[in-house]
Amino acid sequence: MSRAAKKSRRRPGAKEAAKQIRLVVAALILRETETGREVLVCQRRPEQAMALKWEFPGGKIEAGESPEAALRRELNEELGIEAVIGPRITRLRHNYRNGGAVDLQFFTVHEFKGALENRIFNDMQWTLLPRLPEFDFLAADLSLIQDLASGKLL
Ligand SMILES: Nc1nc2c([nH]c(=O)n2[C@@H]2O[C@H](COP(=O)(O)OP(=O)(O)OP(=O)(O)O)[C@@H](O)[C@H]2O)c(=O)[nH]1
Repeated sequence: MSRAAKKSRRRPGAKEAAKQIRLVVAALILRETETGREVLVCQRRPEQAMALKWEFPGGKIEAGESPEAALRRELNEELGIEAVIGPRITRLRHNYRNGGAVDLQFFTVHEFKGALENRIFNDMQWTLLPRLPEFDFLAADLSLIQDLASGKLL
């Protein structure tokens, strides 16, 4: 076998694997209050990559899962709720500086069963949409944060 053929049959190494796109789903869990509409934001733990950054709850889609099923599973694992997944409001791609890429789909959640419980985050807070830019969000989320804060989405 030629060297080129051997190379093309090689299994992906760590470098290639790191460049694979991670398919991720996340939730905008919303509630109406007297002062306006609020969304739930969550902070990553100090020992995680991108430590202490804020994000929306969610995670990676597993093989064979629909985005909605993945999000229901993640919200159950992370927050202990049974969520009703609403419409998808946006999808975006981001290339992180370390070479990793994410494909993010965001869904709204207006209804869930069970009491919200912080099972994995450093912190979790409800915030009014215009105050979202006060949180130090993951880079991939920044355009969405601007759109939500300015009332362009939702
Ligand atoms: N849940 C969530 N993940 C996000 C958001 N924005 C964003 O870039 N991500 C990225 O999407 C991936 C979600 O993966 P995950 O929740 O299953 O696992 P993780 O944070 O431990 O990351 P890792 O397993 O890739 O190291 C992470 O790499 C995270 O940085 C967001 O708003 N919510």
